[in-house]
Amino acid sequence: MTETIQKRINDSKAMRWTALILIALMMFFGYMFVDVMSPLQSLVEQERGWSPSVFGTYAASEYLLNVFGFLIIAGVILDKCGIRFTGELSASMMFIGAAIKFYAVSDWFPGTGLATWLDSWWITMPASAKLASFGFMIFGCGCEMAGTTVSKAIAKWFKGKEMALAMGLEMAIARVGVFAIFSISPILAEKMGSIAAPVGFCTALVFIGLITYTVFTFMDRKLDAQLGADGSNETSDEEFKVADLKNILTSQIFWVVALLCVLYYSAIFPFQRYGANMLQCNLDGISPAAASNIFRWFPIGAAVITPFLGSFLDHKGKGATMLMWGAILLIACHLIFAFVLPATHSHVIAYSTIVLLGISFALVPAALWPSVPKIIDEKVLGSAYCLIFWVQNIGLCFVPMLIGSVLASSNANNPAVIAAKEAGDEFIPYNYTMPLVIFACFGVAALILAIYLKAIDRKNHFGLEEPNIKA
Ligand SMILES: C[C@H](N)C(=O)N[C@@H](CCCCN)C(=O)O
Repeated sequence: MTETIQKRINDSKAMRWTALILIALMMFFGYMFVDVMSPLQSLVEQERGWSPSVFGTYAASEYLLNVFGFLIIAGVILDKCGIRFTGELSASMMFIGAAIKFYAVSDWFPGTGLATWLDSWWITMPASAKLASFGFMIFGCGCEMAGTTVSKAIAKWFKGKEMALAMGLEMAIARVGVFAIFSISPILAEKMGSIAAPVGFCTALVFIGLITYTVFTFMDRKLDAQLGADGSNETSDEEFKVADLKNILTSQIFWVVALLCVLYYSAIFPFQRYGANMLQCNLDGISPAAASNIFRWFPIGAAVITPFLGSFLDHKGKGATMLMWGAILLIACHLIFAFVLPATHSHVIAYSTIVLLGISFALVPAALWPSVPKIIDEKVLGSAYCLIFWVQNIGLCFVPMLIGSVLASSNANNPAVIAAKEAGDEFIPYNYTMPLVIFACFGVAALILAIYLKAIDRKNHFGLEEPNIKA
């Protein structure tokens, strides 16, 4: 008797890579929206009166609801309702949040009753900033929930296949989005004569992301029909129970990964905010544009390398070792920025350290996210990703504030800073040594956790050093 083996939709290379492109587009547009206002800080100050501290409050609002528990609920929704519902919900929240923020910075908002009321309390925060922060908070919930949904979707579609390459490509595409918006946003704002133009443009793109994810859900429905699942919990036969969260939270390896994640990313994303200014301060006050030109090689370098490292992980493994090397490079780079760059003012050292940091930013994400399905039961994978994001978001919300205050206090008696402020100079030559040493310390703690992770993997055989594709 001949046995016919039923081919599934994700067994077709073309179909699973099409699925990846559709979900990655949602994240590409999402990451563009996250940073659409980042290069417009001074313009927003001129047009809407947002001071640097108002801008800081607005930036932190992205993570606020997530930190106060939304991501925990998101994990339960993801594991209970599945990737289709949760993806659609997150994409819709991203769009609604984006639309609110667009309205807040548009010319239609000032003079309305809502604007008058919002201006009547907490007067240091303009009405436009309050409403934009509210929108960004809703967007941030959607975007982080989408990030975890996408990881779970890739784990489902690429299980036993090129999973790490797919996750690497998804992150690479998202990083290209950041690079693209840093270039496009100032041009759009200048050509259209308003900050609302790039925000409106990205809001439209976020809507397109909702459409591309909707197309993916039809493909995923087909995969579920082939898997014989009912569509509510697509990847597991067993029903998810909220009590399962206890198993994650009491798992030692979960905490090692979550802490490694928060420590590593706290030395990356908050550094990204200050990186260009740090280069300016250490390279004899080069222009902000010249500093950005050097700094943009960081995300773009990571974007180029991440898929290759993902492919390496699929075929050769060595995930825990990659995490260790990523942390070592991170420490080395922050120490070079802290001590070597101020002493040499060398552009060559600046460029090569940025490239090295880009390699680190490829090594860790490429190894970290595909390792989670190896250590966590599939039926609680969504919750595990969300809980890791939750711990990470706490760091991303508070570390920028810590760095900002350390930068201010460590420069309080800096004569060059005092003189520049007294002269009313636009450029303040801060000394970044202390913040950079703090970033390096995060790297040291991440390295210790990576070494420990490798040791417990060797003892308990989680397979972190194993390839995803078995020959
Ligand atoms: C900021 C966000 N929580 C995050 O950690 N992003 C990661 C990618 C996570 C996996 C996405 N499917 C990043 O490296 O950008």
